[in-house]
Amino acid sequence: MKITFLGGGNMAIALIGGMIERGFAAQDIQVIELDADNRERLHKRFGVRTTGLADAQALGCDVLMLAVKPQQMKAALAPLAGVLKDVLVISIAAGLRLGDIGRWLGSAAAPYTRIVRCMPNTPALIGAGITGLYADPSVDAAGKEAAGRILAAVGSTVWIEDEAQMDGVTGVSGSGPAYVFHFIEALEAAGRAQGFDEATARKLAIDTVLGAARLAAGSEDAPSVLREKVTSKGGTTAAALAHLAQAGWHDTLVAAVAAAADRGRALGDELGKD
Ligand SMILES: NC(=O)C1=CN([C@@H]2O[C@H](COP(=O)(O)OP(=O)(O)OC[C@H]3O[C@@H](n4cnc5c(N)ncnc54)[C@H](O)[C@@H]3O)[C@@H](O)[C@H]2O)C=CC1
Ligand SMILES: O=C(O)[C@@H]1CCC=N1
Repeated sequence: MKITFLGGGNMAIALIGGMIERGFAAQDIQVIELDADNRERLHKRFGVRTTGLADAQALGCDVLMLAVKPQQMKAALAPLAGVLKDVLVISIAAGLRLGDIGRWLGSAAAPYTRIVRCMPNTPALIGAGITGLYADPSVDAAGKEAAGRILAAVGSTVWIEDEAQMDGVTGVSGSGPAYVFHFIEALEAAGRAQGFDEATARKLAIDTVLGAARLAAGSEDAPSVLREKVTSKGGTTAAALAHLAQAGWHDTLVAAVAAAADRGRALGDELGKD
């Protein structure tokens, strides 16, 4: 399976790194990337072919991964309008809807439809991503299987039945690593405030998140039950959790995810107007 990335930034690096780590051959991967420094970095790091132009070799692929920013997509697809035939297109762009991408790749009268919209996240780089996928109803079983196989190489996958819910996936897991890193930053700062040096505070914070996530992933208990098992009556955890509850921490996170999902919808509305 020959795969070409359109856009070779942060997320393309995470996906390509994870794919190569899991046995995809570098010679089957190409990247169309405008920035010459990025091209050189990608070639040096992964040994993949890079090009500044969507040339015939790059477009002679089985799968085209759209990995430019949502705001860059329409311009990036303009040279491809009417060019693709049987290529499976996979978009990772937040917010952008299949109908709009299809129109840009084809025309309003005859939109391109062999498209899967997905939302991965950056832990893909170490094979620990989670990706939500939604396929245009016209994509056949082989196309869905190919998209699922690519994203499964970099972590777990979940198929979504309703395209509108892709913005929810973006809010929870696409942007999610940033919330977790922010949590780690705060826990590290808390450790520093308790007098630990930076390295010790960081290790205490990261290993706590890692251990708790692994425990939650492997346990039959719900996270709430695991939380209760840490929380002794009248003990230290109860004191901390009472503080978090008073600060509205749980509701703040729920509202933050809703803000991310809303932003995804707004991007789709704004950019899909053209
Ligand atoms: N960063 C993340 O955690 C995630 C990002 N996404 C989505 O992935 C997409 C890419 O995001 P990032 O990698 O973070 O952005 P980025 O800005 O790091 O990468 C985009 C790359 O596309 C290149 N580019 C722009 N226009 C181009 C064109 N016409 N032809 C070829 N290359 C072009 C840029 O030079 C840049 O290297 C976005 O649509 C975003 O919504 C999805 C899931 C997670
Ligand atoms: O911040 C963003 O818009 C992208 C989509 C999900 C993660 N990063």
